[in-house]
Amino acid sequence: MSTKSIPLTEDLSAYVLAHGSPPDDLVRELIDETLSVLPADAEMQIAPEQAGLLTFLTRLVNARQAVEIGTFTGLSSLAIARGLPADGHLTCFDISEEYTATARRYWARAGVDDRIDLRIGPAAENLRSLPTEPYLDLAFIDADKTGYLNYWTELVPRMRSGGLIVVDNVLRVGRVLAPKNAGDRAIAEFNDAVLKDDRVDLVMLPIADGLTLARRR
Ligand SMILES: C[S@@+](CC[C@H](N)C(=O)[O-])C[C@H]1O[C@@H](n2cnc3c(N)ncnc32)[C@H](O)[C@@H]1O
Repeated sequence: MSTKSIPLTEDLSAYVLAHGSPPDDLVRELIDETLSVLPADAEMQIAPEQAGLLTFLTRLVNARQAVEIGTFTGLSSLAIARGLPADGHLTCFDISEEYTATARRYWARAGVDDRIDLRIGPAAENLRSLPTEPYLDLAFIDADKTGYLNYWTELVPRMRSGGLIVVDNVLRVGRVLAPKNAGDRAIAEFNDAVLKDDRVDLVMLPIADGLTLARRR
């Protein structure tokens, strides 16, 4: 099979970034603050082009009800919340009060805090408290990698037909081809398992560290 995707040099990557709708000042500030206050953890934040894509996808599926697993300082949740209508709702799951305190500040500044409900604690347990009917339009998975399959199991039955699950870090910087740690193995297993799930249509995008889009049939 031929390879149609081209490798991105730094210049080309900058060109790609410069040719999508640019991040606004608030998003830039959140990225800068995360880098300066949490330099060791800032790499956990999604890429700015992924934030743009999340807002785009949220609008594309006309999402009103969304879930995010893995909030950190709030970039992905801000992106999803901004794509929701004023009466839309996003439930966020994270284990860290410290990280998410920053997220709360930026949600308020963006004027979307009234549509976000943050639940602190292990997502696997907290997800089970969500309604069990298929009511979700969009879900984003970006927390501990060994939990992904659990999150998938809880989320798929809750997605409405046509709803979208977006999964981050599915390439593990390329290590899915030769896993080196528990997180890599968990993602390699996750990628193989969801491929066999006939409840969804799948596309894996080589954006940032790899993003899987799963549309509920
Ligand atoms: C990769 S970061 C999320 C980045 C975020 N999506 C963003 O855009 O900045 C992963 C987050 O998952 C959280 N996390 C780790 N294990 C978790 C668990 N078992 N349940 C819920 N959240 C968890 C961490 O506290 C961290 O904030």
